[in-house]
Amino acid sequence: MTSHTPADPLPLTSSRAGALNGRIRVPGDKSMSHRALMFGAIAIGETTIRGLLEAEDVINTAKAMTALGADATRGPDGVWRVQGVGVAGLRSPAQPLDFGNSGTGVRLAMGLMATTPLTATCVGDASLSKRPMGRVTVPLSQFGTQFETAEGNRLPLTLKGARNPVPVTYTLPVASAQVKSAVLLAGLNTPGKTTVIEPTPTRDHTERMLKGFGAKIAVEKKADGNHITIEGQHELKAQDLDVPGDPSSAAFPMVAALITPGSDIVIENIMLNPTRTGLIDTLVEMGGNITIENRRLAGGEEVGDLHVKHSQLKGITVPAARAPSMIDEYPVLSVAASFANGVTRMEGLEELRVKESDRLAAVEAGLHANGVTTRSGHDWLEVDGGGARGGGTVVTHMDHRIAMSFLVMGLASAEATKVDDSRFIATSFPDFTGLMNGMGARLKPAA
Ligand SMILES: O=C(O)C1=C[C@@H](OP(=O)(O)O)[C@@H](O)[C@H](O)C1
Ligand SMILES: C=C(OP(=O)(O)O)C(=O)O
Repeated sequence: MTSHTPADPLPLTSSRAGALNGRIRVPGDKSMSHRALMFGAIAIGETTIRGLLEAEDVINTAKAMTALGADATRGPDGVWRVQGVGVAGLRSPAQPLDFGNSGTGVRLAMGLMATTPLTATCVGDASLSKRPMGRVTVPLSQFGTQFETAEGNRLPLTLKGARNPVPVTYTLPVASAQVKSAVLLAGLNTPGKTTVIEPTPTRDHTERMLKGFGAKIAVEKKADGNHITIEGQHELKAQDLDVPGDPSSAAFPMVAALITPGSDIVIENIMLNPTRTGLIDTLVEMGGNITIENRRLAGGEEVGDLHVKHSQLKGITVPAARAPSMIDEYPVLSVAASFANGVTRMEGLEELRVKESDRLAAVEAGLHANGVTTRSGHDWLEVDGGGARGGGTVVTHMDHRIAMSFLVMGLASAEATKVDDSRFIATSFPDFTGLMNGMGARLKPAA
């Protein structure tokens, strides 16, 4: 959290609403925003970024880039400018880098710093300090990077970048775009070729955006997955970037409109990269009335406007293969499932256990508190539909997506829902409450 964040929890309630209406825009994509700042930091020249997500996770990345010597500032025109220092130009920060609540921020920055001879300490909040960093320190150590970590490969950690890095070929043991990106970024300042083999495709913003910055990167589709190869020690060229709306943020008004009778909304300018659209596919398969209008290309990504109308959903089985393309959307899908006819089964959910909270456990507890029946295993969840009673208080565990999901539930449940703390919504979607209430929702501070 930042110095502006209130010190005490901010509970919020969400009461049954009438139809939601309006044309809205959600903030810029979080994954692209982190990357735009980081790649701008090591390019040659000034990178400009329009539509950057100005939320705590991304602001912490901007501060980290400035502390590493690449000034990242917001102009009075709302455009961010990053003065890049070159692929070998980052320097040791004077203070520990605080990544707050953000797994993407810290893991990608570790890769960015790994092959430059600097020393940096990385810290985060209580949630981030519980999350596994071994998935990144193990492959980065192969380049010659050294780490001192807290017990169990957690934060805080101190990284000593490799002076003479050696290139690495690494097969991802988990489907994680953060791990893939950390290894590729370490490859940028390493002589020779660094290859990541990705058995299951994950979001590919790093590959696309690095190509735009002029990196020597190639992706080959092979029988054992994507082979992504970076040839290191070539400079990147500063870019002018436009960040489209975040599909993971659009997920909340989208589900809100589907479950609230009479609703008819348009969410404009949403990024539709196919590695991110699993939730849209799933909701359409459940009977959701979602149409994509005005499809176009912007800044190397497909974008479009989502027209969403209230729909009676039906339960389906969501296959494990779809999980990487909707990994952050399962909490809000679980809320949609509680209003469907029949049972929704979600498989391949093991990564939910290591997000800002154990999201599988947090979702189940929130559903139970609001009268919804579920069954689960280590990596699966079944939600019984038929509508939520509401009336429960949800423990959010410092997790923005848990908070927003259960505020969406309250729009259509018989009784209001309450979340114990809404402060962490600011990590990804600062004006969530204003935007939802502007469409007709009734979110307010709990008495
Ligand atoms: O690379 C990224 O920008 C992200 C990757 C995903 O994490 P994992 O790589 O850990 O699955 C996702 O959950 C996160 O919100 C953003
Ligand atoms: C998992 C998330 O983010 P991160 O890993 O960057 O903390 C998220 O935003 O849902």
